[in-house]
Amino acid sequence: MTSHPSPTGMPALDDLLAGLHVVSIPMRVRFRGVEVREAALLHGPSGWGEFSPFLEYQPPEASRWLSAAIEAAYGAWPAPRRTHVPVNATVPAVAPDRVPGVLARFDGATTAKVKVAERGQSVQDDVDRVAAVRDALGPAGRIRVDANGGWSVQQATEALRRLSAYGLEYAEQPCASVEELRDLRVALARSGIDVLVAADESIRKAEDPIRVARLEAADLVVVKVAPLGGVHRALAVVEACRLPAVVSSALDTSVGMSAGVALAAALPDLDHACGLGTVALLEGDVVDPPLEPRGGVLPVGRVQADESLLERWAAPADRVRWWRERVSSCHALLDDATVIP
Ligand SMILES: O=C(O)CCC(=O)c1ccccc1C(=O)O
Ligand SMILES: [Mg+2]
Repeated sequence: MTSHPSPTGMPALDDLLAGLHVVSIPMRVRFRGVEVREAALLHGPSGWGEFSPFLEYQPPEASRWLSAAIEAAYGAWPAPRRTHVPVNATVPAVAPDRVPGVLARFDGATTAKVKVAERGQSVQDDVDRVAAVRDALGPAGRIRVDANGGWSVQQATEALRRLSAYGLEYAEQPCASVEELRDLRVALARSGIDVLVAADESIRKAEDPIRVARLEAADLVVVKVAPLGGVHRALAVVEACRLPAVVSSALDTSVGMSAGVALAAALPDLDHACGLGTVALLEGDVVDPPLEPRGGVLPVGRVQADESLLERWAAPADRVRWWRERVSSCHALLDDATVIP
């Protein structure tokens, strides 16, 4: 496998490509416009890693996802502090009558994250969806909403005024920019709307992921392993932010999910369910059994991709070529210093 080892530990491109499998898995429910999820799985001396940046991401951003995959396949993850990690159900921007069916896929989850501010939908659609989730979970359930930056400060204030009637744990990325998040926190406090603000895109897509904390623009941070470049780097971001953290995923297969679980397991404090249950939104997976929640939790540990499942979900030849080229352009952007502990 390591025929051309680099002196500093960065695997050679040929080695990455030799251990590469590309899969294409339909989603059960359309999510952030994605109907088929493509992923490249890497096999290295430490095990399996996942490289699955969304298709529109360009190499500078996608190369961080490659660092995370290389850490998983060639490096080591930090020591776990727990054996299981609590996860939330993730509810896409579906009609209210589909809510019970979606929630049923997340066995034992008592926290749900609900997508809101979907393009083409209204605040009333969000209210109806959140009401259906509250109905299904009962008064003890926890509900958070995720707007993916879809609201202005004023829209967020109005929407959260209405949605807060259902009891919200927090609102994830209600507005797009760090400045807006900061202004929204002030506006919510002035209006007596008691909703915490969590930053997601402002962490994972930012040049400077710590800025959100410096500007006091969020009460919590959402951290994802792949866009931050690996478990160690994500852990360092959380430490630098000094805010409560929630680990989430990116519609990964169970291989990518296991890296998120490793991060959640390594955090000094974990007071929130993590967005690591989304394998349940995929029609298939590359690990048997899949890393899906049972009793509201996931087990901590490595997973193995299954040869027959890689075969079952193998992407068509033109897509395999596209992904191999993508790995190559991203690999070219990584310097040896960026690699593995
Ligand atoms: O956090 C969760 O519950 C699941 C993951 C999730 O919502 C997500 C998945 C893919 C891309 C973006 C997001 C997001 O948090 O915005
Ligand atoms: Mg989010």
